[in-house]
Amino acid sequence: MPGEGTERQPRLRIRGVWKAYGRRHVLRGADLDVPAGALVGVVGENGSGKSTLLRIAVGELTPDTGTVARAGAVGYCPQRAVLNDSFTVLQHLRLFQVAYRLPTLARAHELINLLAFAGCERLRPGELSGGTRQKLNLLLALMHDPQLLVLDEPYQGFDWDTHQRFWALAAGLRDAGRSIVVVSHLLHDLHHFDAVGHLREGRLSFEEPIR
Ligand SMILES: Nc1ncnc2c1ncn2[C@@H]1O[C@H](COP(=O)(O)OP(=O)(O)OP(=O)(O)O)[C@@H](O)[C@H]1O
Repeated sequence: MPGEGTERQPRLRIRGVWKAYGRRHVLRGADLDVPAGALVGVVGENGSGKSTLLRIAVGELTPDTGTVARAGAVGYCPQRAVLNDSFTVLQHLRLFQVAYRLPTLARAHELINLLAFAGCERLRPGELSGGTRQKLNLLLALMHDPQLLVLDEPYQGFDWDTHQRFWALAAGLRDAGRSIVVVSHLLHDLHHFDAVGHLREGRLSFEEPIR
């Protein structure tokens, strides 16, 4: 299991989590450790329970049994962007600035430049392309520089250049000690991870421990 046998304390520890929707048992004893300074991938077939696991990881869903322990601030990028079309991009940033109690939007502006997303501040989500909406979704998860990042297919709709920028950003955050877990579908992205957990029959298995 990743994290065991290392000195790094996990920022996220999931133990023995079970979750059913009605009679459908999606998670059946899933375990996951994400230590500081680790970039961990979660892969699996459609419907294998990846989003369910991440929603449980951030506390949006309650497991039927099992435990979840988190340390530090959490940034969650859900699979489907939760944006409000009454607000412009800038108003979203202001809203989250208040929620996160940030003195400035300095980090948000850095991320806007990093994700090549400048010039959209006065637009509403409905006026943005799908990829640009996703950039906003990701930015809202990262703008408070959380210690634990939980990202559910964060690069859906990104063009190749932005896709590469995302991975450079993730690697930089990992190297700065953040803990990152990413749901991915893309085989050519697996080499970015320190460890890849395969979700099969409701359990996560790691072929190799975290590097
Ligand atoms: N709120 C819900 N109510 C009932 N069933 C649900 C609910 N959410 C998810 N499911 C079911 O649980 C299973 C796992 O869903 P989940 O979204 O976690 O899978 P996933 O691995 O993230 O899928 P994908 O790769 O398609 O995003 C699916 O069969 C799904 O239909």
